[in-house]
Amino acid sequence: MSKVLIIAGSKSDETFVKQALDLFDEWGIEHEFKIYSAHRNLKELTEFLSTLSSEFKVIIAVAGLAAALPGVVASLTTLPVIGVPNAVGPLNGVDALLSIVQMPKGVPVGTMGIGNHGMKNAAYFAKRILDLEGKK
Ligand SMILES: Nc1c(C(=O)O)ncn1[C@@H]1O[C@H](COP(=O)(O)O)[C@@H](O)[C@H]1O
Repeated sequence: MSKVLIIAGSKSDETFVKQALDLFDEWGIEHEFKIYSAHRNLKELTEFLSTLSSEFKVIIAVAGLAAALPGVVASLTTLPVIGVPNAVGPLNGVDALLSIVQMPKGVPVGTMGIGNHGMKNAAYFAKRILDLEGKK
């Protein structure tokens, strides 16, 4: 069974993330939602990813403000990582977008747009990645 892992930087991102979780429920796609912050709990995040089950084929990483999380997740795994900027704080997600989108070469993050469409598109994009498996 192929699964999607969704990681958010804070519990305060949960309502935003739920939009993607609802789509996965609707499509019958297995998924797990975790909260880890690269800034606040890097050791725990690293340990969690180092023992990740091979059932997971794609990761969605969601964060607001100075969003290091998606890039750090991409550096700790070889799975495709989709990054979603959450529109929180005084810069309304532009800070998060810029933190996620401009990755150094070799550590890619597929970056979605700011806001609800970006969050939902992350789910659609993850589904397309899983669909590739069926086309092998
Ligand atoms: N950008 C990051 C990271 C990280 O990148 O590691 N960890 C938390 N955050 C973000 O900080 C915002 C405020 O978090 P709090 O509400 O917990 O203060 C959230 O949107 C979270 O994703």
